[in-house]
Amino acid sequence: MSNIIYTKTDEAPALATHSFLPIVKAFVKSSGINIETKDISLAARILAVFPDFLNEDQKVSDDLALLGELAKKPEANIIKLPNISASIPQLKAAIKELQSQGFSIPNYPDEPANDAEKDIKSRYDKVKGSAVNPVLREGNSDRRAPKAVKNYAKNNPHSMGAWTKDSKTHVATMEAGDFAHNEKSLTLAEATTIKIVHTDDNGTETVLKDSFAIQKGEIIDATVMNKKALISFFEKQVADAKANGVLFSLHMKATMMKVSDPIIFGHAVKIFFKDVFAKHGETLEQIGVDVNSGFGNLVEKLQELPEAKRNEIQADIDAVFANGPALAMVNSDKGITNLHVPSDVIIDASMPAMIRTSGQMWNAEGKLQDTKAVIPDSSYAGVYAATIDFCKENGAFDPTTMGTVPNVGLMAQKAEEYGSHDKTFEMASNGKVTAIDAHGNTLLEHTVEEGDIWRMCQTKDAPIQDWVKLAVTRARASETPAVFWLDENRAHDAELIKKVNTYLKDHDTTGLDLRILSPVDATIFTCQRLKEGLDTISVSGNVLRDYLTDLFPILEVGTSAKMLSIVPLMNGGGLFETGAGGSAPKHVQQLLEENHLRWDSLGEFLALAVSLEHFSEVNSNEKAKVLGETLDDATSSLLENKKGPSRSAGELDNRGSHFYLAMYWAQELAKQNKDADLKAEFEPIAKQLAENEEAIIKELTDIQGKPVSIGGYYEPSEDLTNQVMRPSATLNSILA
Ligand SMILES: NC(=O)C1=CN([C@@H]2O[C@H](COP(=O)(O)OP(=O)(O)OC[C@H]3O[C@@H](n4cnc5c(N)ncnc54)[C@H](OP(=O)(O)O)[C@@H]3O)[C@@H](O)[C@H]2O)C=CC1
Ligand SMILES: O=C(O)CCC(=O)C(=O)O
Ligand SMILES: [Mg+2]
Repeated sequence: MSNIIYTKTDEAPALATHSFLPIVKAFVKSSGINIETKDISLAARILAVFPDFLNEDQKVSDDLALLGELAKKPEANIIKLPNISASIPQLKAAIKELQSQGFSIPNYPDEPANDAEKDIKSRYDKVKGSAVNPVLREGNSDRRAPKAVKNYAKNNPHSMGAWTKDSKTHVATMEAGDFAHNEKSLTLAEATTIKIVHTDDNGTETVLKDSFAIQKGEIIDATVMNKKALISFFEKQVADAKANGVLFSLHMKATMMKVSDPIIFGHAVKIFFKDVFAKHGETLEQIGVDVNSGFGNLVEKLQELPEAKRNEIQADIDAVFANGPALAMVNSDKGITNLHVPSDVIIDASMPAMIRTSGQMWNAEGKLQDTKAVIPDSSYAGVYAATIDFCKENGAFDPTTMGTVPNVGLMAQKAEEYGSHDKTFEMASNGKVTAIDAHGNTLLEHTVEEGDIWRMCQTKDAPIQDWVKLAVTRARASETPAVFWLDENRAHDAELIKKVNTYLKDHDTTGLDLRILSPVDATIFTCQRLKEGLDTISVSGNVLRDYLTDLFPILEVGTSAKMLSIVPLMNGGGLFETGAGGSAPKHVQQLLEENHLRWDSLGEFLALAVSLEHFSEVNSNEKAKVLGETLDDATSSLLENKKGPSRSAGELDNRGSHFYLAMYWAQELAKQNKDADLKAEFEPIAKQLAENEEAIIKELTDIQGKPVSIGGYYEPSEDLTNQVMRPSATLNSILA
């Protein structure tokens, strides 16, 4: 019999697991359902790649690799919580913490000097960025806000900042020289291998990537971001932000686009602080400042300089702040800017948060201000521009009346840009880059200059077929129009459109409203319907899947944490993601400071219910079905009774919310008549939980308001975390 795999991850979701998993285990134990935990936290993934540096008792298994294999098998049933996709600063912080705990792992070698260091760096690079999701996502994604969640938002609308026509907020994106404008694409008629070669102006060839397999029917694209065009774009935007009195803010996806986007981020830092680099470039180089890790890296490295020099550079930095445009802030109290750390501002979450807040971000005084949202590559920037224009014209969306936008996203087998990092290269010199097939034919070629970023993407045929099928199935099941967000004028999309038109013929589409619209037209169409209270399914590629499943949920229900996020795996298994958002690092900070965790596990409740349903089908286990159905009912009660976590200490938090979920779940199990054993088992438990409600909530509230310690950030102590996350002796004894 198969197990349900529960992932152990990082930050807020991992804290929540300490409280919720014991409840789940207690509830499913008698039904023959085994729950197994697999550790894919950043700390565990680091330790897993350095067994040769660890003592025997410190070694850990490579759980991510195991799950990656499992995801390809029909028996897979994985509940996937959000995990850290580490930027270099996060990776280094995790390494430091593990070292301080006695794990003698090596430092991250920024500039590896020998083969041993190159090996270390390549191991760390496997852990860096978005290294988990692409491995597990052996299926396409189906994300939507369930009815109960939508109704809750309609009856209890979250705050929405007003929009006015005179807002100065806008999106700035490149008009030439970027990935969008330089893209070339084709579909392979036969299977082949491809190698990627750079040839410099003297004819010297360098193999950037040795032959790798390409399947028949696979779409490949290649494109290049021109460094000179990028730099002049940044210069123009910095000047324009200053001239127009708006905040300068940069929105990238340095986690999933882990090779290209940190480089682009670095250029933005260098241009924003141009005068500092012009004057002190050599010194900064000497102390090893790595702009791709953000302005924060410069600030940190300055500490290594003698005081006089440090003060001189600091004065020039201050001059940039005084004379340049205002910079959007991540934390104005602590002086953390938008350019400090590449993973602090992640476009999928940052742009919707801004749109929800009247198009404003925080300035250095801690006040909201109109913003220039800089999104260098123009492939998808138009979606945000069109949404912003729509809000300027029509005012903010109204959560009490607006429709909903579910998404069917193409992401299986590392589709499109999000699988491109092993084929992304910063150019060492002028020349050309060529993708050459097994027969020596040139498939794609670009002229490049030193510093340009060239990349190639792959999209396999089977995932496309599966995606089209999923779109038709979803449109039919929800009786909702579905729009393929594809631009016939974009090289990659033109190839995809051909396949969509072919594969749609494999399905009965009579009576369905299926359209293909460019991303900008799709945005306008969808926003108009959204405003009128109408639903529209977005059927999109991988990047837009990511963007749209934060954008619309954040506008509709306040957070993407409340999304049902299913990945039907192509080989029959199920991957159930818990919401569509991240791991909310600032929630950990609040827990440590005032012992209040405002993380909302709703996405986890929804994921567990579908996982149980899947389990019941695969294993013909009727009890699992009853557990899943009653859990869904309990989740609805939780919403109706407003037992989600609050923002402030002293009120109901994540742990209290878990208690209510348990109580409602037990009550539903006691109430149902499909399974007599479960009924008999849970009647007394429901009673005990209800009778002790007041005492338990008191225990869960009294502890709040004081700092706590969990003995680590990336690798907290199990014991301490359990103590903090399970503070109610009454609840624990009932569960036991
Ligand atoms: N599936 C995955 O594994 C994903 C992982 N990530 C990773 O997560 C980290 C943080 O990412 P970031 O982009 O900042 O996005 P987050 O979604 O973690 O945070 C953005 C904000 O959304 C709100 N929020 C999100 N989830 C919840 C929740 N469950 N309960 C309550 N509020 C919530 C909070 O806003 P507020 O407090 O203002 O209400 C939060 O500060 C990064 O390391 C990133 O790589 C990101 C996306 C997906
Ligand atoms: O894997 C990641 O880094 C983020 C994933 C994400 O944001 C998403 O899938 O919505
Ligand atoms: Mg996302």
